[in-house]
Amino acid sequence: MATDTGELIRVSGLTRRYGTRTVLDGLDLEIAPGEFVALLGRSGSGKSTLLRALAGLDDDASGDGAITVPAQVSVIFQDARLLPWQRVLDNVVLGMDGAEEKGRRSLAEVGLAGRERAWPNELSGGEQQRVALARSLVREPRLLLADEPFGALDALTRIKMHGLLRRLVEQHRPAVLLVTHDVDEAIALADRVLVLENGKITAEQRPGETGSTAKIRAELLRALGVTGEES
Ligand SMILES: Nc1ncnc2c1ncn2[C@@H]1O[C@H](COP(=O)(O)OP(=O)(O)OP(=O)(O)O)[C@@H](O)[C@H]1O
Repeated sequence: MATDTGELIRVSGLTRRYGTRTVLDGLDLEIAPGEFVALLGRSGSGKSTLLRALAGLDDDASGDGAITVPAQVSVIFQDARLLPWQRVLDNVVLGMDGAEEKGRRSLAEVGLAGRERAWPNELSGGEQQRVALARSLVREPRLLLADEPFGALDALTRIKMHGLLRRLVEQHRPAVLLVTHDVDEAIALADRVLVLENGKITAEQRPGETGSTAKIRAELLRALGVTGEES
């Protein structure tokens, strides 16, 4: 099992604006090494903005605050974003020298041994997302940022991907920040589930530790502004 670096991920007083619209408003967040955190929030609440800030991909926003992240950060999105003119293995090890063997191992870990020389368009959506996962893991990230990574997949593939992600995270122990709309996905996967509202973290639940799943789900839905009748 990989050991973690002991590096705490820390966000303090993070503000992000698009024009005059303040999306993140003095947000504070800490993620422990190896911790799996899921982030829920209504559409437009700023989840992707926070993730992009952590990834250093937010040049289009203004603001301030301090962010401490490990050197190795990987990001996966809803779409796999593979290069269509590169074979699967080449996509996995893109920009890495002499990493073919590691790339093959990563592909085997995500269940795609034997598909190294396939082109991305020969793979299903779920398989392409597995390649994206392999491409992230081969870089041995200490923080994995995932923005709705299963949002475009059918329900069955989604469940399979949950199992795969959990297994890979247990093995490699990166810290994870998973942005999702799906309360049940968040509860199933994360050590800690956060709700983002009005630019700050407004609720926190720890599914593994206390309370029944039904109670945790109800608390999260309440924090998201979903009433009992709607849920
Ligand atoms: N590049 C941009 N320029 C201007 N406004 C933006 C930009 N990116 C995001 N926004 C605005 O910032 C707000 C937060 O967007 P963000 O994508 O972070 O929300 P989200 O919580 O991830 O939403 P969703 O769940 O719908 O994906 C939205 O109102 C959005 O319109």
